[in-house]
Amino acid sequence: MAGTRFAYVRSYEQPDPLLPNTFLVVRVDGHGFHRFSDTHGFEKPNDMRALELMNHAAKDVMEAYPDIVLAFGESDEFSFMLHKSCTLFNRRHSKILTSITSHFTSAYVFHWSAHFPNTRLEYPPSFDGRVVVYPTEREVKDYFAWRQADTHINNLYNTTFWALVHRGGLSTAEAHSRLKGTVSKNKHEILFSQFGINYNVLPAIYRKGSVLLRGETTTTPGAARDGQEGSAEGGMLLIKRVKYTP
Ligand SMILES: Nc1nc2c(ncn2[C@@H]2O[C@H](COP(=O)(O)OP(=O)(O)OP(=O)(O)O)[C@@H](O)[C@H]2O)c(=O)[nH]1
Ligand SMILES: [Mg+2]
Repeated sequence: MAGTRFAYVRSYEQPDPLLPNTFLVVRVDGHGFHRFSDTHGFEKPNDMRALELMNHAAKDVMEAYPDIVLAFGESDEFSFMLHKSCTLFNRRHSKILTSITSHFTSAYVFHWSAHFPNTRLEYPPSFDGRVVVYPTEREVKDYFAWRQADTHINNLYNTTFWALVHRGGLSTAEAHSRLKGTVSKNKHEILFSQFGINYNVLPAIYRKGSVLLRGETTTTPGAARDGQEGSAEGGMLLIKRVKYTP
């Protein structure tokens, strides 16, 4: 193409480098997963198969991109942190974002049948993605703390909501209004006094999300459910709490 009269169009492609020497966080999020989870019969409020499929896709992404040192997942989202000095694709924004989002999506589809052996994939799921650039460790730690706080808030709400519906016989509208204006303590009380559920002993993967760390010490992916440590191949760590050592 070079040298033709058409070649000038190339100059319309703009460079899009991400700021050097900053932490990069790529977050992918399932597109329309409210519908997707309904169509595919995900259990409410948490479907272990779906969470493990997300973790599996994230592990594949980490194996494909060694610059990712930490990942955190909950619900239909996963955040990947690339280290500060990463030079992947010369730090081109669109290249990094689309490659990771695309790899995650195809890995999700690729491993679908291993996690949902009896559920046909009805249509192609997709994920959106964004890159956020953080200048210091403080923002990065706060970022992951924010996502984990979100996991906790959503899970406590959803667990109480579905207990009221499934076990308390309330309609979804009634459960909504029962929970309106309640704080965390009230939800713990409803769960315990009405349904005998001690929220704090529910699987950690539901309450705190999944963490994958690149490192020597590892725990088995399933261990996040009961917080036990063990060893696994692949150099991946799944723990119940965000631990980040720069
Ligand atoms: N039943 C069930 N649903 C889940 C589970 N994990 C995620 N979901 C669904 O996925 C949704 C994720 O939230 P959002 O990302 O805000 O909703 P979304 O429909 O994907 O919308 P967009 O991300 O804006 O496209 C939840 O609201 C649930 O409906 C699960 O384990 N069980
Ligand atoms: Mg979503």
